[in-house]
Amino acid sequence: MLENIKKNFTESIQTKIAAAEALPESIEKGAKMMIEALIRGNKILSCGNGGSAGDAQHFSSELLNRYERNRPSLPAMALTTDSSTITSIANDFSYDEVFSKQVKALGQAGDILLAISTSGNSANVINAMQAALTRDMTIVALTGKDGGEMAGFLGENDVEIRVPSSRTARIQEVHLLVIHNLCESIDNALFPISHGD
Ligand SMILES: O=C(CO)[C@@H](O)[C@H](O)[C@H](O)[C@H](O)COP(=O)(O)O
Ligand SMILES: [Zn+2]
Repeated sequence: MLENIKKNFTESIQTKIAAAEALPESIEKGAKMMIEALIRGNKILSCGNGGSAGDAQHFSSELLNRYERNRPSLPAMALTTDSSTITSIANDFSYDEVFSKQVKALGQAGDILLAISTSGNSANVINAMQAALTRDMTIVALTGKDGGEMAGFLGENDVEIRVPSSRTARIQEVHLLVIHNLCESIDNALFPISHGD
């Protein structure tokens, strides 16, 4: 057991080293998209399943409340939290539509969808991306493995941030680092630290 635990730490560190080479430009593109959307008065919707649902909420809470320092609230909403909406859509229609129906109702032109899936193959996340495109939103996709079907849905105004790993847990560990980089970039751009802070 101890050997396996140590191996997981090593694997996670190595994945982050590989990601530090592969991802900064795409993270910067995603951050700029978000900063421009927030300056325009648009919002960011986020979604994902399982651990990625937690990541979607982690991101929205850091925009709505705070990341590392106090500043005005920013408009973001995780589509993973309203159990009445999610269970009724899954019950009456399909689990594949739990996010897309919310995007169709809440998404406005210029908004951003933060779509999170380690495999890139979660049907409800892919449907949310399709719904976002019909609303003239743009997409920041956090993926892993080979990008899955999600990779094929993205246009030049979107960005895919694909973690170079084939293991869901390792991919998720880097997704959280990506999310913190997005939050930090947004804060630094919109609320630069002034002298005396
Ligand atoms: O957190 C974990 C595994 O670390 C799981 O809950 C995992 O998120 C779930 O199996 C998801 O359904 C996987 O979906 P996806 O990342 O392929 O879109
Ligand atoms: Zn997990």
